[in-house]
Amino acid sequence: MLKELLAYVRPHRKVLVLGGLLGLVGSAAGLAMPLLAKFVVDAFGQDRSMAGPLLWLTLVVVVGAVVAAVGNYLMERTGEGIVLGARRRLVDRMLRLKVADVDRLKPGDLLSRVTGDTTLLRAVLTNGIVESISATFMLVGAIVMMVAMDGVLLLVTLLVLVVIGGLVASVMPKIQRAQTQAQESVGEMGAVLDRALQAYRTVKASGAEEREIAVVGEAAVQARDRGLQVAGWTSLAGVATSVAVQIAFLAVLGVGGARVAAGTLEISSLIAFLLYLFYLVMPIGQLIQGGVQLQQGLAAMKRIKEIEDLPAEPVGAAPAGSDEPVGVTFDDVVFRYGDDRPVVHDGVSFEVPPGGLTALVGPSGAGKSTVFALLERFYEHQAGLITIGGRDIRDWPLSELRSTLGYVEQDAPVLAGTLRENLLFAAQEATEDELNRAIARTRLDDLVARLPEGLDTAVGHRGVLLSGGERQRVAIARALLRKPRLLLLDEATSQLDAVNELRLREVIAEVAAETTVLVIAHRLSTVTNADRIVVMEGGGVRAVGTHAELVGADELYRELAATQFLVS
Ligand SMILES: Nc1ncnc2c1ncn2[C@@H]1O[C@H](COP(=O)(O)OP(=O)(O)OP(=O)(O)O)[C@@H](O)[C@H]1O
Repeated sequence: MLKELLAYVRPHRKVLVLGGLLGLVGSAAGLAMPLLAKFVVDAFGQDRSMAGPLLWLTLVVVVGAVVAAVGNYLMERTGEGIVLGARRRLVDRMLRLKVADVDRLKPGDLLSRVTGDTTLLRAVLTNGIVESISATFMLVGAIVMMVAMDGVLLLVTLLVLVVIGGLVASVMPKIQRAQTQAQESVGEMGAVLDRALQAYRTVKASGAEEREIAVVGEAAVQARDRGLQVAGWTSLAGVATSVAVQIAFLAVLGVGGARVAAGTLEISSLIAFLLYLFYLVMPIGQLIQGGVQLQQGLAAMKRIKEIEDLPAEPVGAAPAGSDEPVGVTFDDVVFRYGDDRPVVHDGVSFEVPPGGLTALVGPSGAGKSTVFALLERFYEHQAGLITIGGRDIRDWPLSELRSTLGYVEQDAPVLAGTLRENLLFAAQEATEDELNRAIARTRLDDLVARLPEGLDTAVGHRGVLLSGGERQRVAIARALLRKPRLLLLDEATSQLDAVNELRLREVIAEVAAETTVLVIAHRLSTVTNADRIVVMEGGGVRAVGTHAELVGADELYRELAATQFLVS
């Protein structure tokens, strides 16, 4: 862990050393000031001109201040640089994670790792390190001076120091544990807040504001309590140190006094020794502070590493291949979402030839959306064979596989930004011509004409300024601009009005004339138009055929058609 922590500092070590040195020069200038002030006073007393000493004093003050300021700036700059590096690395990994891993994690907690935990690295890696090093120097320096003065007294002092060291060392793991928990609590608070904000309308409509406020408040209280634990242990370490120094003082006074009385020690040495003893207090305090900061840094590091150690997917721009439609086969596919989860696909087999419209239907929970998740390789199937274009999907390079597919989720997310950004999201290099064609095909031209700034109108957070039907068509246009060889369309279950439904049907039929379209259908209009329908139930495929065939041959389909498709 410590090594990982230092890895963040390595790129900045030169600036950090320079900043530390400048800080030392600043302090030295500060130390020189009393001496120069003495010269000024001397000059005053001896009736000499004060101009020279005053000039020197001014110069030292100004230079000292400037040097200290530059040193401080460099240190802060390094801190920002370290935080930037940590954030970049973490965000980079976060966006390359597997869908399966992200599904397990809480978005609010992930957010707090990028914003909060990276900030904590800053203190430990800049001030923490520099101050600990200078404190160590001071400590060693003082001890060396004490050795020179009296070995016996030093022995007494060291004995007490070892006791403090042991005490503080035993408290540090407790501080670290409490600190880790405190940071986890902050993450948990982010997660519950995120939950409330994501479902804001539902929270309002359910009159659940106060309950959610209480839940987030409780998480905040827990973060406070754990922060208090850290504060408690830290204070204990501080008190132990100061008591120990007092005891050392008394011990040295006792032993030293006896030795002075016996004539084996000069009284002036005893006084100097006692002064040095107090000189130890500051660096010890700084070291303890550095230790606490180190625990914070380690706890933050742990939370950052938890994400960075998750496997990343090889992502990136895929080569533009052919745009011929591809077929799909599922051959005895077995899949479950996790070892402790029920089997979702228990030997699913079906075949979709290239081109045309294929509808997946079946009761809720039959595993239809899961078919798409497997095709996109968001999850890996455990057994059986899935091919796209006759090639095992495990043999496709991931980015190439995904660039072959167009994917429209059920909730058809529209991202914050302009309409144009949303349309070009999956195909940055699409031309203006292609963009206009996609808009026309998805019947979005009316919308564009109506919007105050046309394509450059912002659509609001999660596209809230668009209607459900518009959002869906924006998502389809976005997928089409990718020129998919296979379009996966998870039809929204929300009701569309007659006009929107007609438009959607036309769009799907047009697209199916050019490419393979696999649609999870919730509407009769979609199924009756389909070239083939795959009926899924209870982890398998029950029947395949056209609407007319299935109505005659399959009982479940007849039932579904009679109820589900006609009513939704
Ligand atoms: N990410 C996931 N992690 C764990 N289980 C999941 C996940 N997604 C779906 N499931 C489970 O897998 C089963 C099949 O879900 P799937 O979404 O494929 O069904 P569906 O046929 O598309 O249903 P619907 O028509 O209601 O959307 C369900 O029991 C669901 O609880």
